[in-house]
Amino acid sequence: VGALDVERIRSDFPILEREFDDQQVVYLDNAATTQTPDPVVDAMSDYYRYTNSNVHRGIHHLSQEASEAYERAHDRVAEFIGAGGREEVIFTKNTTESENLVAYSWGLNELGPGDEVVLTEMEHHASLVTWQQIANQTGADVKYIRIDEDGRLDMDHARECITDDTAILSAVHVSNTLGTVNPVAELTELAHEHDALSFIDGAQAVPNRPVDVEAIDADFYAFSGHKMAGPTGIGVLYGKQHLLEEMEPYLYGGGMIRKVTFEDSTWADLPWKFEPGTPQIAEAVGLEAAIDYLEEIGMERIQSHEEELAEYAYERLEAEGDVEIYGPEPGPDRSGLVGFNLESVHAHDLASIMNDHAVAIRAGDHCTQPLHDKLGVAASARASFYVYNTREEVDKLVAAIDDARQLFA
Ligand SMILES: Cc1ncc(COP(=O)(O)O)c(CN[C@@H]2CONC2=O)c1O
Repeated sequence: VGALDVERIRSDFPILEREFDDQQVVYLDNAATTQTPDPVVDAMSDYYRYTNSNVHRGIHHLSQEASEAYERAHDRVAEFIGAGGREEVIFTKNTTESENLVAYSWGLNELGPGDEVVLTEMEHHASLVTWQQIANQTGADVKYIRIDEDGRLDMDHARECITDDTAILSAVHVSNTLGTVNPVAELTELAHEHDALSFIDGAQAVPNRPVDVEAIDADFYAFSGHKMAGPTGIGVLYGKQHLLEEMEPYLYGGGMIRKVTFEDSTWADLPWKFEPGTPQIAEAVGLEAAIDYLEEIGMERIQSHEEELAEYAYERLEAEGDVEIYGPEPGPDRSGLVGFNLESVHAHDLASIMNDHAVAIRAGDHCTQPLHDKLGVAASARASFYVYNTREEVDKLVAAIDDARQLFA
């Protein structure tokens, strides 16, 4: 697919010119949030400058324009992920809220004693805690598909876990801690063989690779704008239309109704039924601009770039001899991040020394505490890459690690 032009891309991100103690920042914390390119910032600024108005089609030009921009952003997202149309694209605050929407709107009404919710051991808290709590509230049981020593899902165990008692499977597409790419189409097929629903958490996948929700055949698919060069405050829940039609909203108010009387109310058409109140309009404009930006680069090109950086980082860290790397070896099963620990240095201390070198990585549990318990560590360090990162930045990461080793030797 050809290499992406990193230097030209970097010129769209002035934040990457920032210096701390005369050292240019090396931003390797993209799984936490990505940076925002000028075209996205400009699109949102221009919205506020020239189009700002409330939506739901007020009877004036500005409201018409704002409404069209907000509705069009749903169409753009549908096109980007291969959804059937705007009716299958709900705007939420983030991936976490997308998980909660289905857990409250579908889970509370459909789950009961005897039903099973199947998760994986590598789930982010957005999925794990949400479904764990809904199962507790409804008397349903939770089962976890095991991971093997390489951080891949044990698919034999998946076939054991997913049975006719399974009501829903909620699985992460790409682990934000291990980098593991899960076989989500195969998992979805397993769920469907047992008449169970499949909810795929795509927060670490949509920004980094082509995603076609209809090819995966997921019933629900969630992701966040801030992890894909877009703004915070906007996420997406994709849902198959027939399911969303059947689901009752769990957040009420204006904009999501059709008719209200003192006695009762009826609901608006999809997707508006699940979007109460004044929505995040500028963020929707920003999300559309982010999709345009990423697609101009090319999702296959982005995936290749990240996998090459992850492979280079993996090899350099492995060559250090005292770095434990979590997750699969470089290849199709590993996305653009590396989670690791340095034998002699706690992850938090390591990140602090990285920071002395203006190298921004994440250290902690990455909202996957049960996974860290399974790994036998309280915390891990994580370097995660995006379209503007370079091999030279990986070299700076490794040089800073060498410095940390000296300090703690
Ligand atoms: C796989 C995965 N699922 C869900 C979420 C939750 O997304 P929101 O916070 O947008 O709801 C994240 C966020 N990644 C986190 C955010 O900070 N560090 C991380 O690794 C994630 O990586």
